[in-house]
This record gives sequence, structure tokens and C-alpha cells, in this order.
Amino acid sequence: MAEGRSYLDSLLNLESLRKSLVRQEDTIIFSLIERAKYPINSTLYDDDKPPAHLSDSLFHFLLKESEALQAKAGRYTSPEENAFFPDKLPSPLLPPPDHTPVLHPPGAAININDKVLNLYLKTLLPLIAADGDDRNYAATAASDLNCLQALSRRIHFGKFVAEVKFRDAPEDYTPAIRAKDREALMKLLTFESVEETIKKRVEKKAMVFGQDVDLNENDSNGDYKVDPTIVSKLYGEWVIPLTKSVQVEYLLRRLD
Ligand SMILES: C=C(O[C@@H]1C=C(C(=O)O)C=C[C@H]1O)C(=O)O
Repeated sequence: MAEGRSYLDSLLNLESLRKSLVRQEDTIIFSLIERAKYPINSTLYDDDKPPAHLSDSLFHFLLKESEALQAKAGRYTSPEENAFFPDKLPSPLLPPPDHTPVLHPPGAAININDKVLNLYLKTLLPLIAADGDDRNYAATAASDLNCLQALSRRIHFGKFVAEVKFRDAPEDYTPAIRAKDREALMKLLTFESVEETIKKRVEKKAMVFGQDVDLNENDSNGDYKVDPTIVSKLYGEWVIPLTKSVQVEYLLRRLD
């Protein structure tokens, strides 16, 4: 138990949280590369024409059932994890770990996965997957789940970042929180140079991770498994703004 506390305490500074965000980039980019192996496979997502015996799409079914299974194994006892279908999840079979909560409870409950799911299905998928249908639905949905969980974890990590920023400078954040001034909070928590570095680094990682490795050639042929500019755009237009919006929402609840 003391061990658990010191582990969480060691995570609680901006530098180590940022290191974790950098590491999460690898997971996100590899999961996108995996999903890009399959064509778009629209039939998988079609809620209007579900397969026999199902009331929703096969994708919906797989996501919900996977979350139910993972909930039993305790996935959602972790404050880093947020379910896409949090209603009526089964209870964990084991007692939750005995950690002192790091997050302030009203903010810990924030879940914007409806936005994450919508963004993923409507905007990101058409950008990374080729047109077509190879009927490889179960494998496609499994790789969707990996992408969604990695993106969701990254975006909701904003709660930890906000908690640390608040603890580091409560005197700066408190007036804006009391005034419910979203704009002022956004300004306080934004570090533009950090964001610029991230956008450049994820583009470079997508180049490095997404090329074929050929022992006979030194240079890549310029073919990447996921377009690096799309990864940079994903971060610049969606991942970073959503992480910041989680931070603002968290801070607004920080004094409740
Ligand atoms: C996450 C942070 O807060 C903001 C959001 C960032 C992001 O989502 O990557 C980066 C810098 C900040 O503008 C941070 O300060 O590290």
C-alpha cells in the first residue's frame, strides 16, 4: 500500500507526466499503423443493418462486450481508463488496488469518450484506412479498440496534467476557477512550444515507425504505413485540443 502511494506520487510532476505522454505517442502511432492494414470495412460499423441476432453493429457489439470483459478484470478501477460504454458495466471480480486517489473526484468522473468515438469513426478512420471491404471484421474491430483505448487514455490524461498544474500553482488557477473563466484557464494551462514539439515529433515517429525496413537499402522509399502529416494533424487538431478541454473541465471542478 505504501508502495502504491509512492508510485503514484512519483508520477505526480509535470515532467514525468509529459514523459508518459511521449511514450503514449508510440502506442497511438503503432495502433494506427495496425488499423491501416485493413480497409475501411464500413459494414462492420453499420448500426442500421446489424448482423442477425444483434441489435447494433458488430463493431458496437465487440466494443461493448470487450469492455464488459475488461471491466470484470478490473480495467476501469484505474483512474487512467475510461470506458466508451460506461453504463451497466459489470463489477470487477477482484478488489480494486488500495491506492490513495490522485484525482479530485468530481473531475475524475469526466468522460468525453463519446467525442473520441465520433472523431475516430467519422474523421480519423476515413483518413487512415483505404476504401474497400475485406470482411476481416473481427480483426479490424480489435485494432479499432486498441486505437480507441490509446487515444482515450491520452486525452483523459489531461486530468492528471491539470491536477499537477493546479497543485503547482493554486494561486494562479483559483481565481479563474471561481470565475468559471474557461478562456483564462485555457491560457494558463497552454504551453505552445510544447505543443509544437509534439506535432513535429509525432510526424517524425510516424515516418520512422511506418516505413519498411530493408537490409539492402539505406533510404526509405517514401511509403509510410500511415501518412505522417495525418498523424501530426490528428494531434494538432484533435488530440491536443481534446486533452486541453479535459484539463479545463477538470479544473472547473477542482474546487467543488
Ligand atoms: C499536456 C499539457 O498541456 C497542454 C496540452 C498539451 C498536449 O495535449 O500535448 C501540450 C501542452 C499544453 O499546451 C502539458 O502542458 O504538457
